[in-house]
Amino acid sequence: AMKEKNPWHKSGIVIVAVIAVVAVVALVVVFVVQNMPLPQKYKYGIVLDAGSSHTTVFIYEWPAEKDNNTGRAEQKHSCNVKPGISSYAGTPWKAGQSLRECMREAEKNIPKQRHAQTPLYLGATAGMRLLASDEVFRAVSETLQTFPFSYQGARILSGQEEGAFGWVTVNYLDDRLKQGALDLGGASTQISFVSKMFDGSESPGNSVTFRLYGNDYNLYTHSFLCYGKDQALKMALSGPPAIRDPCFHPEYVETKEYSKLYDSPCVSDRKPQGAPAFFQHTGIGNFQQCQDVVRSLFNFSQCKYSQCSLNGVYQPPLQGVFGAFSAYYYIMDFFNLTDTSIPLDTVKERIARFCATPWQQVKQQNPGIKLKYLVGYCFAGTYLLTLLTDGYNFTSETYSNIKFIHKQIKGSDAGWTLGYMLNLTNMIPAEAPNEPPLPYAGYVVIVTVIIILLVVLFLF
Ligand SMILES: Nc1nc2c(ncn2[C@@H]2O[C@H](COP(=O)(O)OP(=O)(O)OP(=O)(O)O)[C@@H](O)[C@H]2O)c(=O)[nH]1
Ligand SMILES: [Ca+2]
Repeated sequence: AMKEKNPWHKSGIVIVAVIAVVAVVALVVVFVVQNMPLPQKYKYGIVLDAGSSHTTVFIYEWPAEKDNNTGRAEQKHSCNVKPGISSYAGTPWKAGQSLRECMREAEKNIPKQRHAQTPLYLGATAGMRLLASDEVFRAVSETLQTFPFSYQGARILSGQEEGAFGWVTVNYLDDRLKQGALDLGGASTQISFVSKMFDGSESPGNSVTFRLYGNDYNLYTHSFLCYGKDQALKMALSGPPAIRDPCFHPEYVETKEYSKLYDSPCVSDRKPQGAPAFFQHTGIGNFQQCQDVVRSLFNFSQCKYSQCSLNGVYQPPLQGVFGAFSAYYYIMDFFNLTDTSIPLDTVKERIARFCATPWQQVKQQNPGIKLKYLVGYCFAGTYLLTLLTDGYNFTSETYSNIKFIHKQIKGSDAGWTLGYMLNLTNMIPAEAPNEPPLPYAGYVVIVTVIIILLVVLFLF
């Protein structure tokens, strides 16, 4: 018997195919939608960095859904107030007022429903260490309490904390490299790094221990009070009467007030008897001589440890790469020298040539630069180099281990504030994060391809 052609046979296959395709599409859609990352909800934290020359309000945010230690905190916003609260010694109430505008910005940047749970910290550094004014702190606290955040108090950080939290920040977003941290502030400067040669026993005061990404770290850290850029300049000026100053450009002449020069504890005991009210500050622009002046601020005569940096302070041998931020960055950025593959000798030559350039010419060549910064780059550049080489013992060979950085990956500023907040909110990641083996898109593609293959197989 002849086999009759079944008209349903062909269309049957078509129907099955259509149903199969619809089923696959539906499956993929359901599956993609179900697995879609949920719309992120964020938590927030605010840290005020009350530095010697500024107060900066930092807002951090991190995903609320994830476990405490896996969602990465990032800087969402920052707002800068100049001058710093330590400049309001005579008028403490103004210190509080000065923060209002940036705090209002913080209110706008954080969703209202999160305000009450958002911790607010103020940490002050070298400027307040030198000033130590209870009135300024009281005024600032009062102002901060009028905002709708969860105020956690204002305090002065120790030098160790300032150095250690700077190190945490630098290493937080980059969990592979363990880099040291170099911070050059206005009133103090910090160096922090991990060294095989350091277990804390030789100088316990320089030791801080951390657990980060599954490893324990014994961190060496030291803060040099008065060795920030601005206080170091005061010390340099208050040496032997600086009538002809090698750290300022030729043709630079300025009448300055003696009392302003001696207004800080870093130099107050150097004030000469019967000093005149004013003095003429005249530049001669000589890098070598300026470097000698800077060296005279460092005491190398005594060291009761196996080795020291300056002023008899213990320092283990340098190890690894270093992130150098704050004024380190501002200065080298101005000189176009943030690239440390440029040999140290070339760096010196460039700064020396800049110092020797007459002031009028410097001004003409740098029209966009604020004069208050421009006038200081000869000293600042010389100070930076001398601190790194004579102070911390960087050499022509190890100089390229320094990376001059401003922002961290993802745009967070390098500095102690992020590390400080992570520590106080228990968010310093003790263990390495557990990442899924595949990125989300790859996972969707692979699963889809497998389903299609299975369907095709099934059809045939
Ligand atoms: N050239 C330049 N200098 C800057 C800039 N911003 C700040 N500075 C100066 O760089 C120095 C260091 O600044 P910061 O790191 O903010 O210091 P700080 O936090 O106020 O001081 P500390 O309390 O000692 O940490 C100070 O002398 C500032 O006046 C800038 O944009 N350009
Ligand atoms: Ca600082």
